[in-house]
Parts: sequence; structure tokens; C-alpha cells
Amino acid sequence: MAAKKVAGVLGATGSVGQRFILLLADHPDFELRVLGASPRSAGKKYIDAANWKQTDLMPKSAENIIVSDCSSANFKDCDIVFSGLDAEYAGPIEKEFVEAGIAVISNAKNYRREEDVPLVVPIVNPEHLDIIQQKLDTAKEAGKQRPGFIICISNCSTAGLVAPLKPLVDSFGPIDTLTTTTLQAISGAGFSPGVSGIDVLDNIIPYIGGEEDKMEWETKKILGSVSTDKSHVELLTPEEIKVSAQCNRVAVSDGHTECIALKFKNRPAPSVEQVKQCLRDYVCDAYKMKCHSAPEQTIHVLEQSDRPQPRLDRNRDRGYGVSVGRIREDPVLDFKMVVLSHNTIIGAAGSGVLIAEILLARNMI
Ligand SMILES: NC(=O)C1=CN([C@@H]2O[C@H](COP(=O)(O)OP(=O)(O)OC[C@H]3O[C@@H](n4cnc5c(N)ncnc54)[C@H](OP(=O)(O)O)[C@@H]3O)[C@@H](O)[C@H]2O)C=CC1
Ligand SMILES: N[C@@H](CC(=O)OP(=O)(O)O)C(=O)O
Repeated sequence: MAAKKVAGVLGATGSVGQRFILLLADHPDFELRVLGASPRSAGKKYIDAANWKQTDLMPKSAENIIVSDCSSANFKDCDIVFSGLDAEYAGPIEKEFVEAGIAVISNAKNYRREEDVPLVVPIVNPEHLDIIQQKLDTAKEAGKQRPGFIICISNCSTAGLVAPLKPLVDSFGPIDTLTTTTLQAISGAGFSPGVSGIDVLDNIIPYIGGEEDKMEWETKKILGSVSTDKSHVELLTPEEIKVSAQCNRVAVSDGHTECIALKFKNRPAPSVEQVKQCLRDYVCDAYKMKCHSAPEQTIHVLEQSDRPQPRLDRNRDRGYGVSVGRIREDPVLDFKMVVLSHNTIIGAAGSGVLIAEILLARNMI
């Protein structure tokens, strides 16, 4: 058996960072060795630095790791570094890591819009990693050292949205119009400071700063295709797809729900049964590649009239699967449905781990 790859986590004390700790404990391919967080946490044992809020206990293996500050020198032995850094600080820190030759998979928004940075939801568009492969091949051919690189994970609500869209576009052609109204969990707002109880209890907050723009833009990159020279992603244009998002914060701990409606470009549109069958039949590439964390059932089509529900359905396929229910015809567009995805697993840390498993399967780390 091959030796495990050494992994580090930046932002290890936060909402996403804690999920990374859980997902990497006892992982067959990765050994978590280095944890980084702010100067407030650096120098402390992880158990003392992290305000642990997960329903699973903190893994013993993480408790006594001394939290480092986020300089690349502390992570130089890592084969892969996952970032759950606060976006206010992620930009320069992640840049320094890449310049130091480190492979970074980031949850932060800072580099998602860079032309040559793949924005990857691993159950949807792992082929966008070809951009990184191209960089690695070019350096190798030139006799240079393996360069550092960054891969971004999408916004958490966008990850849930694009999962059912991918097989639908593959089977029935492009989507003309897409609307989504989200009901987002409080873990999505992070822990520092996070959403306060008095704000969210018995309440719905109809605004999440920047979220609607991110959903509308990132969808066009994720559903776009890699350029012929593999240097960048060609985004779908506003003429190719119209996307409209409305985002709300609700008093749910984990799991983002989205009420979506869509219209295909091609006529006649498929039937409801064809849409359901297409979603049921979808097998993501990561599962075909036998990646450890890949969901066996990428999309769970639920037939009960009152599902999906966050508490009951967010952990399907260990949080790597996406649930879709209430698929029906829409009198304005073609179809409407309710999508549920685990925001810190397939929407964040889980996607990071699954991307790393794909990189490993492709010998890219
Ligand atoms: N939560 C979610 O569902 C999703 C989050 N994201 C993105 O992932 C990232 C992390 O989010 P989340 O976990 O929710 O955020 P949190 O606020 O919970 O965690 C932020 C992390 O950043 C660290 N940090 C803060 N300031 C600094 C600094 N100056 N230097 C180094 N580290 C610092 C914190 O360390 P310390 O504890 O020491 O302060 C903590 O580990 C964000 O960019 C977010 O937008 C993306 C998708 C989904
Ligand atoms: N804004 C998302 C989480 C998040 O931080 O997203 P992003 O990484 O795109 O800023 C939420 O509140 O649920």
C-alpha cells in the first residue's frame, strides 16, 4: 500500500476547518499533520484553540496538534493543503503558499474568478482540473520543479445547485433560464462571529451578502468548458444561460435547501419522469475512479411529497450526495424542484477532500 500523503489545513478552527478535521481523521489516503489558524490560535493545542461545534466528537488524533501560524514554511512537508480561511485573510496567505510550490485546495472566494484557476465541484466538473494538469506538464517538459497551484471549491449553495444541472444539461441540452431561492443553514456563516441566536431564532434573514452574485456567476464557470489549449475555462455567457438567485438564512444548523425552477432551450422539453430518471442514473466521475469519499448515489431523487428536509436528508452518502425532491412541471418555466446539499461537506470541506482524492488518482499530487 502506498504511503499516505501529508495534509495540512488552514483555518482549521473554523466551521469548514472543523469539518476538514473530521473528514481527514482516519482517511486512507491522507495523514493530517499540520493545522493553521489566526495568531489568536497559533501556539495552542488544537483542543484548546478550537471552539468545537460539531455533533461528532473531536478526533483524538487532532487534539494535541499545536496550531501553527499560516506561513508556508510550517506546511513545507505537506503534499496538499486545504484552506478554510476567512476570506478576509485568505488572499495573501494562499498566494504565498502557491509561490512556495504548495498545492492548495481552497474554500475561500478570493481566487474563484481567476481565469486559470479551476472552480471545481468534484461531483460535477472534475475535468476542469485539466488546467492544473496542463500547468504541471508544461513545468515538467521545461525541466522545472513541480509548481504550486490553487484549486477553488465553489460557494456552498452553488455546489448544491449545479449538481442536478450537470446531468440534465448532458442529457437534454442547455438550460435557458434558471431561478433559485435558497434557505441556508447557519453553519454557512462561519463561527467568527457567526449568526447570533437572537437574529436567527424564530426568524428568516432575507439577505446573505454577496451570495446571490456568487451563485449567478459561479454557475456559469462550473457549467462552462475548458478551453482547447487547457489554459482557462470558457464561461457560459448571459445569452447562453440566465441565472437568478435569492438567498435567505434560516435557523437550520447544517444543510442548504434551494427551491429551483428551470427552462431548457430545446423543445420539446423532457417529461418529469425523464428528468427523474436522468438524475437517478447520474454517476459522478469520482465514483467511477473509485475515490474513497465519492458518493455511490450522486443524486438521490426523493418521491415523498415533504422531502428533502435538512435534518433528515443532509447526510445521504455521508454528506457527499445531493437530494432532489418535489420534481414537477412548472407553469412558468419547464420544471421546479427542491434541492438539498450539506453545505460544509459537498459544499465545502468534503468537496476539498474529494478533489484531493481525484488529484491523487490522476497522479497530480
Ligand atoms: N461555512 C460554509 O458552509 C462555507 C464556507 N466557505 C468559505 O470557507 C472559508 C471558511 O469559512 P468558515 O469556516 O465558515 O469561517 P470561520 O469564521 O468559521 O473560520 C475562519 C477561520 O479562519 C481563521 N482566521 C481568521 N483570521 C485569520 C488570520 N488573520 N490569519 C489566519 N487565519 C485566520 C480562523 O482562525 P481563528 O479561530 O484562530 O480565528 C478560522 O480558523 C471562508 O472563506 C468561507 O467563505 C465556503 C463554502 C461554505
Ligand atoms: N456564504 C455562504 C458560505 C460562504 O462562506 O460562501 P463563500 O465561500 O462563497 O463566501 C453561506 O453563508 O452559507
